[in-house]
Amino acid sequence: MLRGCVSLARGLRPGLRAAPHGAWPGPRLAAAPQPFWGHTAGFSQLGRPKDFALPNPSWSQDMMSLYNKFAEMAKDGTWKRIPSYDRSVDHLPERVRQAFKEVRQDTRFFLRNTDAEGIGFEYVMFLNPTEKRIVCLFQPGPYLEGVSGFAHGGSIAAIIDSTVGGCAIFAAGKVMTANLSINYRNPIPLGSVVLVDSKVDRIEGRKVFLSCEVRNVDGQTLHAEATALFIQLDTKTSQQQEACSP
Ligand SMILES: CCCCCCCCCC(=O)SCCNC(=O)CCNC(=O)[C@H](O)C(C)(C)COP(=O)(O)OP(=O)(O)OC[C@H]1O[C@@H](n2cnc3c(N)ncnc32)[C@H](O)[C@@H]1OP(=O)(O)O
Repeated sequence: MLRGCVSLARGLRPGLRAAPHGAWPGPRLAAAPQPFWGHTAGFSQLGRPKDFALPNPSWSQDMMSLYNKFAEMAKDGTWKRIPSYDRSVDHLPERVRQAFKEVRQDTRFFLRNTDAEGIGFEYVMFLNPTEKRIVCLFQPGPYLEGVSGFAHGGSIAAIIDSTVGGCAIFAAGKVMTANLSINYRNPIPLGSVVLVDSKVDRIEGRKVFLSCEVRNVDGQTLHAEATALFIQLDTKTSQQQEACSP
C-alpha cells in the first residue's frame, strides 16, 4: 500500500521534468507502476465503443512516428495509451464513471464531434502514471482554423484542457477545470503535429495544480504554455486513493 503511494509521490519530483517538455521523451528507466488509468482492460473489452486514439489514414508521418515511439515505450508499462471515445463519460475510469448516475444519450465529446477522419482533432494521449504526466500527440485538422492556415486558439485551449484534465482525473478522480491560463507563443500550422505535455505539479486538498507545454515535434518551438487548476468534486473517486487503499 505504502509503496504505491511513495512511488506516485516520487513521480512529482522536479528533476524528472528537467528535460524540456517538448521533444518526445526518451525511454524511461523508472519501474512500471500499477496501471491505474482505467485499467485499460476495462476500456478494451468487447462491446466497448470505437476507440479513436488509434492510427487512421489521416495521420501524418510525424504523427505515426511519434505514435510508434510511444507505443514502444508503452510495452513495459511505463507509458499507457489512453483510449478515446466520442462520448465524454466513456473516457472515465469505471470507478469515476459510477459517480455519474444519469447520463444523457445525445451528447458527443467535444474533441470527437466530427466523424470524418483528419478534419478536426486528431490526437492520442499517453499517460505516465509514475510521473503523473500525460503527453498528447495532436494533429489539428483544417476545421480547427483560426488565423488562416493556423489552429484556432480555442482549439488549442481545448486540447490543453483535455490533456491536463486527463492528468487531473488520474490524480483526483471527478474534477472540473476552475482555471486555465494559456500563453500562446507561436502559431500551430494546421496539419502539423505538436506534443501537449502536461503534469500534475501539486495537490492541495481538493485543488489539483497542473502545468503544460505545447511544442513541435523536435521540441525546438514552444507553441504554448499553460497552468491549470482543477477542483476535485468527489473525493471518493481518485484512482490514486484507490491504489493507496488496502
Ligand atoms: C482523457 C480525456 C480526459 C477528458 C478531460 C476533459 C476535461 C474537461 C474539463 C472541463 O472543461 S470542465 C468545464 C469547465 N469548467 C467548469 O465549467 C467549472 C465551473 N466552475 C464550477 O463548477 C465550480 O466553480 C468549481 C467546481 C470549479 C468549484 O466549485 P466548488 O464549490 O466545488 O469549490 P469552492 O468554490 O468551494 O472552491 C474550493 C477551493 O478552490 C478554490 N477555487 C475555486 N475556483 C477557483 C478558481 N477559479 N481560481 C482559484 N481558486 C479557486 C477556492 O478558493 C477554494 O479554495 P480553499 O479550499 O483554499 O478555500
